[in-house]
Amino acid sequence: MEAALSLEIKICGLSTAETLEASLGAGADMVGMVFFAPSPRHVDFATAATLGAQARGRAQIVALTVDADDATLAAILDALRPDMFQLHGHETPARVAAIRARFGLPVMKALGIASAEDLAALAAYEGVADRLLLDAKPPKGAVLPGGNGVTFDWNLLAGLDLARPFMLSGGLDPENVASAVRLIHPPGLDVSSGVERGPGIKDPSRIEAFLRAARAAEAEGGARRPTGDTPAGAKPTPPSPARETSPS
Ligand SMILES: O=C(O)c1ccccc1NCC(=O)[C@H](O)[C@H](O)COP(=O)(O)O
Repeated sequence: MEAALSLEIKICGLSTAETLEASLGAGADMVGMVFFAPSPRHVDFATAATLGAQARGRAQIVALTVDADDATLAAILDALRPDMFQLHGHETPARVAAIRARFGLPVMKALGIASAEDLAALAAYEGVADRLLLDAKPPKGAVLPGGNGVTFDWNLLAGLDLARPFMLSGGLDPENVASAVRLIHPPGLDVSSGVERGPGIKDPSRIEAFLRAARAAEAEGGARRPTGDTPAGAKPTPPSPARETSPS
């Protein structure tokens, strides 16, 4: 019998019904909505409510926030009813734990990776976050802390052994995703600008191409099953303790 495929793929920064439908139809496991006003992908609460209703039960719904306070998180929870929060700011491990405890939702913490030293920071978050999202650091002077279409040296993750599932992120696109899957064998992938035709404008054909290329690489044996996963909608269990060239 063929092994079930398990690579989790998240399309982030969706803001229209059409591109959300393209993502769901092409088999995205997670769909992300950005709540960060300076972003071209920012969604208001009314739009979020509509998109949430469209996606519910078809993929995990992820609400991306940046150093949001509790009142903002509560308002997002009300409007979107996400399955998970993605924290993409400077949230400390204590803040991650507090959000998780207060809102009863799984939390994915995004961390920027540029050097081997950055990997040391992962340990502090492994015990408090349900998942980690390993992203490129923003370029100097960037307005956005993520969604910048830049890669980092994927080789830094060779041999990485985390207690929590992680998503590889940063500068992925339909052209380079198979190489990333073959090299890193990540449990999950996250993409935003690589499936756009312009800032904040998702392209259904690139979304489909991304999912197709990632799944094909996975089928060749390039991905591994997530560990310690939290199912969609489930109350979280306490965790144990500017596009660049593809890295070689
Ligand atoms: O996408 C945004 O606009 C954004 C704004 C503020 C914080 C994070 C943001 N995106 C983070 C993501 O989850 C992206 O998918 C991730 O950084 C990868 O982005 P990309 O390199 O564009 O694929």
